[in-house]
Amino acid sequence: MQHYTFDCIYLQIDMDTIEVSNLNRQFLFRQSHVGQSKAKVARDAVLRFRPHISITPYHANVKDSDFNVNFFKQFNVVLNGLDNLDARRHVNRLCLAAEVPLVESGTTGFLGQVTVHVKGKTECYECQPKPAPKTYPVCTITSTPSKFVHCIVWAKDLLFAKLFGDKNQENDLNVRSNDSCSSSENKNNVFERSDDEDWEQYGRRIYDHVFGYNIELALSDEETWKNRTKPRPMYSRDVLPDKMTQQNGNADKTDDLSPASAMASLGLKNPQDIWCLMENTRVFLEALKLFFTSRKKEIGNLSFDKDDQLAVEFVTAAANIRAASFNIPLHSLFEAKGIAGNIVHAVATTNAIVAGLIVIEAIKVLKKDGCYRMTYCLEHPSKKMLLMPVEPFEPNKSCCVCSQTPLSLEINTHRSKLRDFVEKIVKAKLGMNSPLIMCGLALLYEVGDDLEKDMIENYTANLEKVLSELPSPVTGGTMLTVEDLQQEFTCNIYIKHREEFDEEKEPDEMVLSGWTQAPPEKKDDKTSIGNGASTSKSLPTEPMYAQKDTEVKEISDGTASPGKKRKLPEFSEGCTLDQSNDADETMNHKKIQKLDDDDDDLVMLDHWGKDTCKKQRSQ
Ligand SMILES: Nc1ncnc2c1ncn2[C@@H]1O[C@H](COP(=O)(O)OP(=O)(O)OP(=O)(O)O)[C@@H](O)[C@H]1O
Ligand SMILES: [Zn+2]
Repeated sequence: MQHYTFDCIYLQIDMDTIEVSNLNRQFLFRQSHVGQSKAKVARDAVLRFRPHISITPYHANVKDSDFNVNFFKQFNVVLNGLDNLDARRHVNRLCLAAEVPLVESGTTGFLGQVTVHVKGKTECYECQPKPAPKTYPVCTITSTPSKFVHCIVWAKDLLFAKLFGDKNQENDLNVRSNDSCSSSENKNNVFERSDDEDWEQYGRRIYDHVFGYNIELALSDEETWKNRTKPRPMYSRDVLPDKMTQQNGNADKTDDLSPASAMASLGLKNPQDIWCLMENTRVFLEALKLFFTSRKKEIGNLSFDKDDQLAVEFVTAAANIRAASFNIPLHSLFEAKGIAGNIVHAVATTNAIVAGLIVIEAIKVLKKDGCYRMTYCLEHPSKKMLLMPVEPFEPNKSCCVCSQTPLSLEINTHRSKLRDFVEKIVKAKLGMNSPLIMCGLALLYEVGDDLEKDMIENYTANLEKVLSELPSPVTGGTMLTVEDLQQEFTCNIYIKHREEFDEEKEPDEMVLSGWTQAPPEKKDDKTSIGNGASTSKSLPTEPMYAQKDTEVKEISDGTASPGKKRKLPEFSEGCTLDQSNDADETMNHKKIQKLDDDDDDLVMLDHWGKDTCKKQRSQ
């Protein structure tokens, strides 16, 4: 985040240090900077070509309480280059409270966007509810996978979690782990290793249980397979008859100095190779053994991490064995890692384009130009354009952040605890960090450093109570007030009691509503842009250049999580930058010139220049 004024004082906040993987696109950093603070190195690099400006770097989390509304009030504009929704929402709220314009940005691979948010004039960053990360129905993951991603989700969220994560966490693999109707499954818990088993025997038993016995059990439900290809049960003795140690002399050696890797101990080198079923089986058994021998201390606390090589090896192998069983094509470790970690490889060009667009919008804010554009980088040209400027939307009147519209929450007030409400609604959905919850005048919950001991005990006890049994009972018809003092954000939530929820569609047993898409609005004769995230909304006017159904993915967390799709109604009109501040805005609107249709290269619009429009070619 940076601050820019014409007398050139910048502040930048970043909590990260420089990694090797940043160097391909974060041009201010060099190999020698790896490990150092991004904010500090960026400051030094900029000072080398602008020695007379003042820059204050903060190597800190932007959510720290020091960065409060008063801190934000110093600035003329805030530029966001964050990679997660949480921090973005936080900055949005502080900018609204401090009434400072926000230039927000994001990239994912070839996609990118820059949007401008000015309180009262344009929508805020949260006017459009952000999409939840893609989830899959439990039964698809546990019983009827049809894509490789289903096998990956099974391998990392169920099997990996079951073997190496918190044993007390509910896990759908529990369902069948206690079953004792198979000859090999007459123990209480098949996931427990018995004293007389070596690691390979244990690994093979897990293998046979999850890839063999569980599949046979699933096959017995004939109804499921009427219109589906039946999976094939897999047993390790059929795939790998010999003991690993006989085939692979060094399988028992673990080198404590180098991080454990099943690929390394099995001599598998290329992560882009697709392993055969036997190789996957060997990696599965070896990775399992390595976790229990060289990573013993972490067992019970592990969750899948894309940067943990052994975890990626285990998940790749397990997903591939399951894929083979369900007739789904196998994938390389490189591909599996990308899917499991939601990785979209960063493209330097996209980042550079987006950085340039951020500066252009920031200059407009500083000049009080008023002619802001949200610009989207498209993956495929639409009418030969890869950059699509759109006039900003008006604030969404039902946005609970900038319009403070009350929300309503359907919840079972006899079953859900205050803790569920705090975690799943207040923190996860509303993005509050330090919430305070009130029911009328009664304070039910509060977070803060200066709380008395008895208050903390009180609130902790409240967290474990169901809503209807709180000191001030929360039932159908109650209006709760939720507030975050740091963000200066208050939200009223109307409670509706509901008995039953759909397990698949509403697993949280809570439905928050009221924060809806704004209907399409017509803004004079100017570009009229529907605010709907729905891809099915019809558009009010014919596009000049963009196709009606052009879909734009808005990147909300800088990862590959699916972005919101919006239809672009049409190109917005261009405008000049060098207009006087108070000139009639509409006078300065110029139509973007039609671009040369014969030109197939990357086309960039310079729609602020006097020449109305230029185009540039990519190399
Ligand atoms: N709460 C926060 N406070 C301060 N900086 C943050 C916060 N959240 C994210 N950031 C910063 O946002 C930046 C996002 O940039 P980007 O995604 O390009 O870099 P990266 O995370 O280093 O890259 P990669 O995703 O490849 O590891 C990071 O430098 C990160 O430190
Ligand atoms: Zn809003």
